[in-house]
Amino acid sequence: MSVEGPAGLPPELRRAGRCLVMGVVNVTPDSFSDGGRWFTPSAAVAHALALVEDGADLLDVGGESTRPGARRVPVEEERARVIPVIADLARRGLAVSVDTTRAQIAREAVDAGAVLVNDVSGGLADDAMYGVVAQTGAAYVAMHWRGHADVMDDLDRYDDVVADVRRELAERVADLRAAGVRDDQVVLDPGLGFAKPGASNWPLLARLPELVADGFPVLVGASRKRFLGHLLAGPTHEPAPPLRRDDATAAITALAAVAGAWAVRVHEVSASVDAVKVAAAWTAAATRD
Ligand SMILES: Nc1nc2ncc(COP(=O)(O)O)nc2c(=O)[nH]1
Repeated sequence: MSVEGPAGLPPELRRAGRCLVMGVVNVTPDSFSDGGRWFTPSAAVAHALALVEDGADLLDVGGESTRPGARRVPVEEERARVIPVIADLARRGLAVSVDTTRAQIAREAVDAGAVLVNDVSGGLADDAMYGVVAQTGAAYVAMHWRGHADVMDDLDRYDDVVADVRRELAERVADLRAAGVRDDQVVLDPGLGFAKPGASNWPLLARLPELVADGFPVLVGASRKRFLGHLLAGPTHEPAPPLRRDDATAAITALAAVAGAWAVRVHEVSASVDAVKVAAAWTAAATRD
């Protein structure tokens, strides 16, 4: 089952008829799994082009690590990291999103050619964000979030994590509508690993159809996250390191695609491109009379 993507995206992406693969381009020195590897604009662009070669449909360019405990990056630093990369990739005709919680950076990124604003805070970190999204008409990912990296792990209290996340995302949608953002601009994201350090992530994946049924495209970002490290821990109970989590990430891509996810956000693109193909063949066979 595939859903139409948000307005503002190129038609071939909006109506792809399959789960899209968003490649992660972290222009940061400290992201949890690939921090520092693409820290210069030229290295980040080269990495993004390699992800496109591997089949990425979208490139998500971020300049501020969101890993637990990360310190905030000044806006000038975030700007210097992401805008040159976004402008370069957009000039090449590539579909680019900006991973930021700052309205100013979102505006500048859209002006530089970004087609989607990927806001892990769902607008809670910057009151001006919804106005920028409304004015620009850009596609917008509202992710479920309860606080910045320095506090989020203490906010993992839910009665029913799926119901609670859906309710809190519905509150974001109401606020987006009140700010003049059209429903067809909006993508929702359960925010795996954000205020969900542990077992809370699995019900959100297992019950993904409930989020999909709310009627908005759903983006899933499980790639290399801590809960996968714990799942793959060895006999010493030491979590598997981030670079050992890509196979599990691809498995989640296949299951999320079958469950109706609009897109997945991953670091290792080619395995997820193959996983989406498996899911499409599987679903087609299951729905054939
Ligand atoms: N929409 C969305 N954006 C995100 N950005 C960063 C990270 C975590 O940081 P990383 O870039 O190091 O994986 N996770 C998400 C996510 O789950 N969803």
